[in-house]
Amino acid sequence: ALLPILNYPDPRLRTIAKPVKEVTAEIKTLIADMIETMYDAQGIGLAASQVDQHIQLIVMDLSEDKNNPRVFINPKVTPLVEEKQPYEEGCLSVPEVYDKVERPNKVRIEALDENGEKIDEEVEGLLAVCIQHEMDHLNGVIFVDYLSRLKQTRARDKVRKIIKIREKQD
Ligand SMILES: O=C(O)C[C@@H](Cc1ccccc1)C(=O)SCC(=O)c1ccccc1
Ligand SMILES: [Zn+2]
Repeated sequence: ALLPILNYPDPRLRTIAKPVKEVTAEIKTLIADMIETMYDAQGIGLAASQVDQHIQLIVMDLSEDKNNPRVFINPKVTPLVEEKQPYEEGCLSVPEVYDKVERPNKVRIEALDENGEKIDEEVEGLLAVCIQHEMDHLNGVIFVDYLSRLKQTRARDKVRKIIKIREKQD
């Protein structure tokens, strides 16, 4: 089922996500719903925090054909390089706002997959950028937090307008 995505600056987006103790049937349903919601919103990632479920769960799919969803449960990300590189990020919770954020572009991901199997990978490029962006969501951080106050104000105003337009369309 499609889930509503919280929009910036909704305070619920600032909630710290709790670890998943057991991958229950309910969580498997949430994973399926998050993947469906991510594709519908044309995203390449989605954190559970964005659909108001405050558990440490991320889904991502960077494939062309949108047919290779990845699931990361209780993820831990460790930078593998010192230097940071800028990348033009977006966010499904801050629609139509894109801006450069500097992040290490090679990281180690340790997590569990949807079957509770261990994941331990070194990734770089967009995958590294995206997983750090999603990890931020689980810690109540949104990419606009890295931008200037002026850009944050502009982002807030722009999201407010876009939501009004979307509500008229519905
Ligand atoms: O809000 C989210 O977490 C999803 C977000 C993930 C993300 C994309 C790009 C850089 C960092 C994090 C998105 O999917 S935004 C929409 C999108 O598909 C996209 C935007 C910019 C570059 C590449 C993809
Ligand atoms: Zn985001």
